[in-house]
Amino acid sequence: MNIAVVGLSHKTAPVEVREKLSIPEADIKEAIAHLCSYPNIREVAILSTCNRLEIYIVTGETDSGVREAIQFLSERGQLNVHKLRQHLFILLQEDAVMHLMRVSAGLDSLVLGEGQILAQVKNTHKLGQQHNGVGRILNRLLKQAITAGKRVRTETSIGTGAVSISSAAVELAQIKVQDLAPYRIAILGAGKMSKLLVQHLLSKGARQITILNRTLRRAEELAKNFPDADLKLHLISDMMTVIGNSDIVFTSTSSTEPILNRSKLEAVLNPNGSMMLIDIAVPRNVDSDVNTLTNVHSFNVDDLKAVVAQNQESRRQMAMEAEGLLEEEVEAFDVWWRSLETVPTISCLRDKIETIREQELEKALSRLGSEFAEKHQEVIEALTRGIVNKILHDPMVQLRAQQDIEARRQAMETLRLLFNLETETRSGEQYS
Ligand SMILES: NC(=O)c1ccc[n+]([C@@H]2O[C@H](COP(=O)([O-])OP(=O)(O)OC[C@H]3O[C@@H](n4cnc5c(N)ncnc54)[C@H](OP(=O)(O)O)[C@@H]3O)[C@@H](O)[C@H]2O)c1
Repeated sequence: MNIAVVGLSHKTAPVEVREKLSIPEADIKEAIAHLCSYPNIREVAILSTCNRLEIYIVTGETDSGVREAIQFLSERGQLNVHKLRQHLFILLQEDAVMHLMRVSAGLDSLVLGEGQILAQVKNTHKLGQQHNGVGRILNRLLKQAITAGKRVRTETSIGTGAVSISSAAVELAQIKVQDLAPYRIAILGAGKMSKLLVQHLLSKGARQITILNRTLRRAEELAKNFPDADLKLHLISDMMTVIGNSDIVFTSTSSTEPILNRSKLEAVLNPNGSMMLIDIAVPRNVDSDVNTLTNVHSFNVDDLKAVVAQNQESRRQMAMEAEGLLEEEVEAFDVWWRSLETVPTISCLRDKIETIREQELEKALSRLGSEFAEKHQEVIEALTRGIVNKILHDPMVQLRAQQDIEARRQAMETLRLLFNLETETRSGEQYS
């Protein structure tokens, strides 16, 4: 079995491409089922965030498995394979393992060290299990990556400063206007990112904030986190009235279609005024046709790269600390992975010894007579099992713990020879 990841991220694809391929949570079940229906894909986990779509697979035939994952992406994004390939990265085995560890730790994020990605990796694990995409290997890999993400955040200072896409978006607004206090600010959406937007806006001095959401309840819940702030709450149906009276608009809903476009804005914009739009959603909430409006300054997640580049330098040192720690987690996964090779030999040896035990027990019991057998069968059975388990214990532990590949293979070969075992050793069989 082999691990591979096929994906695209803010490093390889612009938001226009990422949004075509993003998979909302409601579609994950179907996507996993589709990927699992390909002949060479045994396990699947899908990580879909605003900055990346990554498909982790376990496959017996790497080339074919990867080709199948690309075909899936091409069909889903309605992009031809040639066009898609220029935005894709493909990583195999140790590189795929290390990549997931880095992603989980926030080292591959647009905002280095941001915390949201760890929750997203946990969600990938949960959904992968729930929809039967994640099997033994990806289960272990995702757990190890989550451990790595947690360790990096608790054992290094990378997560300090509460960085996120939202904080970068607020920073961008502040760079443009300096003092946020006099500006009327609207936020579309009341989810996790909107909450962070409010938090950072308030900490940067914003005073006039309106939140618009499909459901008022969620907006009220968000507002409860900021009891001292005078937040205005509206239903999204009031959107155009509120936006017409706003100077800065942040959009961060999970809508899969644009919510704002040129014609809607034209209807409410003051011809003598100007507006700043910062869209942190993927798929984007703001149609690109707003770029043709001269009095609207529109930004999307990719425009945040310039802002975060300034922060990046100071975080790079912390990221280096984290890399060492990730090496340990990759090594831990690798030890487990290599131990899988021993599984067929161990189970074959166990089966053989168990057959011998049962046969010899039966013979002994029949010689002892039915009266004795009925009375003492349990004790004799436990005795034989105990002897077998004790004898097998040390060789099994030693075999699994053997780190040197050649030494381990030699030990397995010796076991197979001495016990006359018939096992398959091809990599494709190693985790049955
Ligand atoms: N989470 C992250 O780390 C992260 C980072 C960067 C960017 N983003 C992007 O930011 C956006 C929001 O993410 P989130 O994590 O804050 O999501 P979330 O916590 O799930 O909240 C989703 C928000 O979107 C609203 N919404 C969903 N579908 C909608 C529709 N069709 N029309 C209008 N509103 C709709 C929801 O309204 P209700 O309350 O009425 O359901 C809710 O306010 C997404 O595009 C995401 O890709 C997320």
